[in-house]
Amino acid sequence: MAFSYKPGAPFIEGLSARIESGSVTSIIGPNGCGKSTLVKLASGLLRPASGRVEVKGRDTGSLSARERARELAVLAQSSRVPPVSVEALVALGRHPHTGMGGRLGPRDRERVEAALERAGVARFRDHDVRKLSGGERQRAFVAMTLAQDTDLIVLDEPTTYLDINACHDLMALVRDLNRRDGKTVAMVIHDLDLALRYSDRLVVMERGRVTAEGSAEEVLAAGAIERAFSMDICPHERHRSDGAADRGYVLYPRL
Ligand SMILES: Nc1ncnc2c1ncn2[C@@H]1O[C@H](COP(=O)(O)OP(=O)(O)OP(=O)(O)O)[C@@H](O)[C@H]1O
Repeated sequence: MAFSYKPGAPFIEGLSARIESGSVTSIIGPNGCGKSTLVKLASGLLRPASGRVEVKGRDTGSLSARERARELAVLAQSSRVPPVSVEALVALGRHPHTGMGGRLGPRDRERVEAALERAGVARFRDHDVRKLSGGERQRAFVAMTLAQDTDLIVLDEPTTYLDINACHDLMALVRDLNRRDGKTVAMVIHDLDLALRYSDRLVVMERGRVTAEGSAEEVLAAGAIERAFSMDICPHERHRSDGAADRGYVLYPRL
C-alpha cells in the first residue's frame, strides 16, 4: 500500500500488514511513524494511493461507509466527548444498523444493553459522559464500538490519560472481549509493557513502514522494538504463589 499527505512525497510506500482473525494485535512505533495514518486508511477516512485494505477478503474501498462500519468499529484517538448520557453514546454505535431516522428497534436496544453490560458501564447509563473519570469514559467508548457489533475492533491509543490501574483494567477487558466474545482487536498503543503483555501479535512501524510483525517473542528476538525506540528491553518474570509466572518488561534508554 502507498499513501501521501503531500503530492510527490510518499509517506507510506510498500506497506503491508496483517491483523490475524481472532487475535489481539498491537501496532507500535515512535511518534509520527504512521500508526494513526494506518488506522485512518483502515477506517476509510483516508484512501490509499495504491493498494487496498481488506476485511475478511473484501476490499473496504468498494464498500459504502455504512457497509464498512458493519465490518470494523474504530475508536479514534481523540474521540470528541459529546454532551450525552452513556446510554445515548453507546446507542450511537448502532448507527450503521438502524433504518431511516436512526430509530432503535428491539434488536438495537438489546445490543446496546449487552454492550453496556459487557463493558461494565451499565450502572453509569444515565450519567453524562463528560462527567465520567477517564477510565469509565474509555469503557463507555469501548461499549459504543461493541454496540456496532463487528468482529473487528480497532482502538487508537485507548489508554491515553488513564492511570496504571485503569490501563490494566482496560487491557483485561480487551483480552476478555477477544477470548470470550471472539473479537479481533487491533490497537495502537504507546505503552510497550502493555503491548507486550496483552497482545498475541505486534506490528512494529518506523517512518511509514512495517519493520516487524509477529508474537512478542518474535519481534523481540528480531530486535525490532529496540531499533525502533533505541531502548534496551529486559524481560523479567515474577513467580506467583499459584505457580504461574507473570512476565513483564523493563526498558532502558540506550547509553
Ligand atoms: N493531515 C495531515 N496532513 C499532513 N501530514 C500529516 C497529517 N496527519 C499526519 N501527518 C503526518 O504524518 C506523519 C504520521 O502521522 P501519524 O499521526 O500517522 O503518526 P503516529 O505514529 O500515529 O504518531 P503519534 O504516535 O504521535 O500519534 C507525521 O509526520 C504527521 O505529521
